[in-house]
Amino acid sequence: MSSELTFRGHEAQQVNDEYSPKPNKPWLSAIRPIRYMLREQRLVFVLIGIVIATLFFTLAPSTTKSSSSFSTVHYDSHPISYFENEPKSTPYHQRAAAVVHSFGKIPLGIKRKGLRIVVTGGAGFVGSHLVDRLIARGDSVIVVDNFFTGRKENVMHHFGNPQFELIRHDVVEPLLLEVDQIYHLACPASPVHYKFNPVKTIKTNVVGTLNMLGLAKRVGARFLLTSTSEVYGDPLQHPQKETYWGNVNPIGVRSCYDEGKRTAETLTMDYHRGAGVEVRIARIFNTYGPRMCLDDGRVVSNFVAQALRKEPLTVYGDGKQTRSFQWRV
Ligand SMILES: O=c1ccn([C@@H]2O[C@H](COP(=O)(O)OP(=O)(O)O[C@H]3OC[C@@H](O)[C@H](O)[C@H]3O)[C@@H](O)[C@H]2O)c(=O)[nH]1
Repeated sequence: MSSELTFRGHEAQQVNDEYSPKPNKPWLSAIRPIRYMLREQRLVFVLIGIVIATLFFTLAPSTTKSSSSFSTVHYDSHPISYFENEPKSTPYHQRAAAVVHSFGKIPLGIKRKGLRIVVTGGAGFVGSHLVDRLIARGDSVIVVDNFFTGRKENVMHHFGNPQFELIRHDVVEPLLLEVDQIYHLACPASPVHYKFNPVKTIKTNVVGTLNMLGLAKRVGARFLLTSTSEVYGDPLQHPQKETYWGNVNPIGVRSCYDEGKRTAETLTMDYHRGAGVEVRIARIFNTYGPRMCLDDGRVVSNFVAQALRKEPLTVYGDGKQTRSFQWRV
């Protein structure tokens, strides 16, 4: 038996290494995730997840709303109550942010829009009580005072409140502020004080009122002048009606105040008639109450101070004078 080596190299070998890609099926890649979703009710779970997330994001903010320390319902009556449940150390800008945050949640129409108000003489006895009321009802107040008879202590409890600003300024000098309303109270009211520098008193009433009326006209603000029962002078009618024009001595020791306030009233009405400024005039009678200076010089504080010191009460003249008194808080 012979063995035979046979060369088979020349034989064509069956070569099968040619690349043959699978036929392209684009619809298959699109259908694959759908088939995946449909398998084992995955789609149902996805839908349930979407519903739960939607419910959470819809309801979660309103839950936070009612559980926060937010007492915006007190906004009109007591804005400070926003911060009642907050630690006292919370910086004001953070508390202010809380207020802004809270405001966004009040349905439109419920909240009263706060006004920007300037109160001249706002650090005084009457002015500071007015400032308290305005801030309590939600307005932003700028107090302008030269501290001749006003005192910082009367408004110190508002320091740090973003609704409150204090400017040391004499209304005899012009001032430009963007405000909605002007309450013009700046002027010493006690006879002792306004007689101290009569020229300054009449200047305050005339030039000061002119400046504030000019401001009211310029910015379109409503203007209130606090006038006085003294515009009736030594009245011949009792009690005095608003229609009564008074009986005023133009050259007496009280004239700086009486005539000053009468001129202030005249200017107020002329700005109203001539420039269309919306105005109010309040003729305030003899006031007394908390924050009145002990050395105010008016009859009530004099009598109280004398009684406390167990001194005799000083009655000027024949003691037959009559006055209308107003308790101011
Ligand atoms: O110690 C006193 C102080 C005052 N009086 C008398 O009490 C009366 C009231 O005097 P006041 O000093 O309290 O002040 P008046 O009432 O004259 O004016 C005051 O009240 C009205 C406001 O409009 C004025 O702004 C304010 O000056 C006066 O007749 C005065 O002579 C006293 O008898 N004793």
